Amino acid sequence: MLNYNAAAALFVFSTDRKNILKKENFYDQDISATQKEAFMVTQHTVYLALGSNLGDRQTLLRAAIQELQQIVDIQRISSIYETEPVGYLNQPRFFNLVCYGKTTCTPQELLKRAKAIEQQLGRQPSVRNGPRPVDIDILLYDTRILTDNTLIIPHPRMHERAFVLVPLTEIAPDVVDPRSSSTAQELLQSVSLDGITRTNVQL
Ligand SMILES: Nc1ncnc2c1ncn2[C@@H]1O[C@H](COP(=O)(O)OP(=O)(O)OP(=O)(O)O)[C@@H](O)[C@H]1O
Ligand SMILES: Nc1nc2c(c(=O)[nH]1)N=C(CO)CN2
Repeated sequence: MLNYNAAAALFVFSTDRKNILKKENFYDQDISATQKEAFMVTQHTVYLALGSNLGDRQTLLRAAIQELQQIVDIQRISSIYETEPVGYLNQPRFFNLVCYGKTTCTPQELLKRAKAIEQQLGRQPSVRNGPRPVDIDILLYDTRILTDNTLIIPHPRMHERAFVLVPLTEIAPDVVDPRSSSTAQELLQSVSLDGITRTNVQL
């Protein structure tokens, strides 16, 4: 691994001639804490599932993705699927999608930000599995297995939900659920695809 000086020197070398001259006076104290952090922060790969079944679902999912971009460098987004409600049946159909990207957030920070986005987009307290403008679930965080009072990763119900596994398999068929060691496409084989329709709705 490069030390700060070496990394910073490389950075300087890769820019213009004026900066190359600067290198001669380059000492450790020239690097701010922020620059050090920029060299050291770890990127984590996260998979998120989004759902919406209240209001203008397309606009709400678009807004949620835009907000998430502030904290996750989103690399891929699945199609939008229209899905029959699962769990609590007497509610409108959902739009569901899955995305993945890189973040420097810890799992708890990510959960906090996701919950804040849900609220910002109008989510009110409701029954479990009930209707909501936007729901954001953390499916996977690197290959971590984590269980605490407020957060379980991998998401404890992802393996049984076609509305998650279908879009997940579309964008990452080989991603592995570290709890079962099965890939997304393997998990998909164990669930019914009834009630899942791929749409042409664009974000
Ligand atoms: N992986 C996870 N992603 C998001 N929330 C989680 C996760 N694990 C645990 N939770 C907790 O679940 C709580 C309830 O979340 P939420 O209200 O979105 O549930 P739900 O959408 O009704 O049901 P489900 O969790 O089955 O999708 C959250 O406040 C959060 O603390
Ligand atoms: N089709 C569908 N059903 C659900 C969904 C969802 O996103 N899509 N979310 C739930 C609670 O998170 C409960 N039921």
